[in-house]
Amino acid sequence: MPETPTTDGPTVLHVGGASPYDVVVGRSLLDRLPELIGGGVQQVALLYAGDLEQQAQRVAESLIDSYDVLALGLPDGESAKSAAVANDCWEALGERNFTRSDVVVTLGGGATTDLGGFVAASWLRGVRVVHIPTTLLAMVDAAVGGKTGINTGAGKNLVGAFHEPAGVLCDLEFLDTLPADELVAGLGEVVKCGFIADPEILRLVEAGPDAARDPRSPVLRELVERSIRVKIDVVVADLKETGGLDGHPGREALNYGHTMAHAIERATGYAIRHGEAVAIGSIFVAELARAAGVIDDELADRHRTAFASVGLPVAWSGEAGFDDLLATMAVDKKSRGSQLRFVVLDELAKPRILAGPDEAHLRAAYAAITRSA
Ligand SMILES: NC(=O)c1ccc[n+]([C@@H]2O[C@H](COP(=O)([O-])OP(=O)(O)OC[C@H]3O[C@@H](n4cnc5c(N)ncnc54)[C@H](O)[C@@H]3O)[C@@H](O)[C@H]2O)c1
Ligand SMILES: O=C(O)C(=O)C[C@@H](O)[C@H](O)[C@H](O)COP(=O)(O)O
Ligand SMILES: [Zn+2]
Repeated sequence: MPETPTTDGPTVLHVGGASPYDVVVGRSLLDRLPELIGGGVQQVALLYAGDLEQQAQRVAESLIDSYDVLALGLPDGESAKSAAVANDCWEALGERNFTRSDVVVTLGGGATTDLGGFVAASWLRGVRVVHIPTTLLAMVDAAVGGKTGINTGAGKNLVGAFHEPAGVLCDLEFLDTLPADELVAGLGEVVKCGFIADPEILRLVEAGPDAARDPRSPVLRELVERSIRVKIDVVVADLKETGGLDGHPGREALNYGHTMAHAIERATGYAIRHGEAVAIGSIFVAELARAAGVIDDELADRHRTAFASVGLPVAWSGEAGFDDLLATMAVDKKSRGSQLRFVVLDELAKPRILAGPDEAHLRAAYAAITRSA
């Protein structure tokens, strides 16, 4: 399907590759869901964030005339991303004799799309899944690109699979009920996209932080579409994170700020929001790059101002201590053997890997993110 420009109507962003699909962005999009579910489907398993009972009811009602709908409410937020919850879903699918011609639909934030995507990836070794993200973060990031996963005691997203959706419906109307703090957390991934690939995102955020936080503003819609385009470009070039060309880290670029972010999330028992941790983690890698002489002061300082402009945290109170965080960072998927690897910027929108940084530089960067907390 050709890409259509931003208007009041829906924008269709096409994801190419071996299993192509569309990401539809707009308002009041539910009538497009059957088109993404596809033909020949008898059952739809609707896996939804338990908090979103009303929204789930609306989606179920839109499907009930055409499919047998199995609606499964999941625990709220990050607690859905566990082996126990995945097992509950597998048992429910088994009871219904859910076959390979049936489809999973997820409705919720990134925790729901990660868990639901993983259930779809693993059930019968893979059934179709359509994501309906309801948070800003899930729209711009989690629902697109096929990364799915759950957490283990050792850390975040350590079990999972690459399983691309059959379609993604980003209905901006869901953002009308999203608490302001959750919307701001989603901007953490948006600003990340600005640093790694699309500086126009930074310009828009810095010029209009209030518009960026307004779910009905054209600025937010442009930020959503630009961030999804960044993600699509990266995953089409390197779906399974095997590496990029000419020094570009490939899909690992999307992990900017995430090595420290995931360690902080685990240290807080997932009390901090992912997007907030990404803001702090991105400042950590900017400070690491500054300490290693990779980026200049202006670019390092811009990280603080850009994330702070929309109300994201730029420091951490540091209750876990550097050594604890370092131990968690060792199990990051970018690590190779005992060597830590971080995504840093050579310059704005030019990411690369910094492998095996000096411990003194890591400690300096940690001091910089805890200093002002
Ligand atoms: N797979 C990927 O590529 C990818 C990318 C980025 C993040 N993630 C994952 O996504 C998760 C974070 O996602 P998140 O920030 O969306 O958090 P979340 O899924 O935990 O949702 C945050 C909260 O918002 C509530 N909520 C959701 N939609 C709502 C709405 N429309 N109105 C009112 N409340 C609503 C949820 O019930 C929850 O309490 C993390 O686990 C992160 O690791 C995955
Ligand atoms: O899609 C990707 O690739 C990303 O890295 C996007 C991240 O924003 C996201 O948080 C992802 O879940 C992190 O993946 P992980 O492999 O570090 O667990
Ligand atoms: Zn992320």
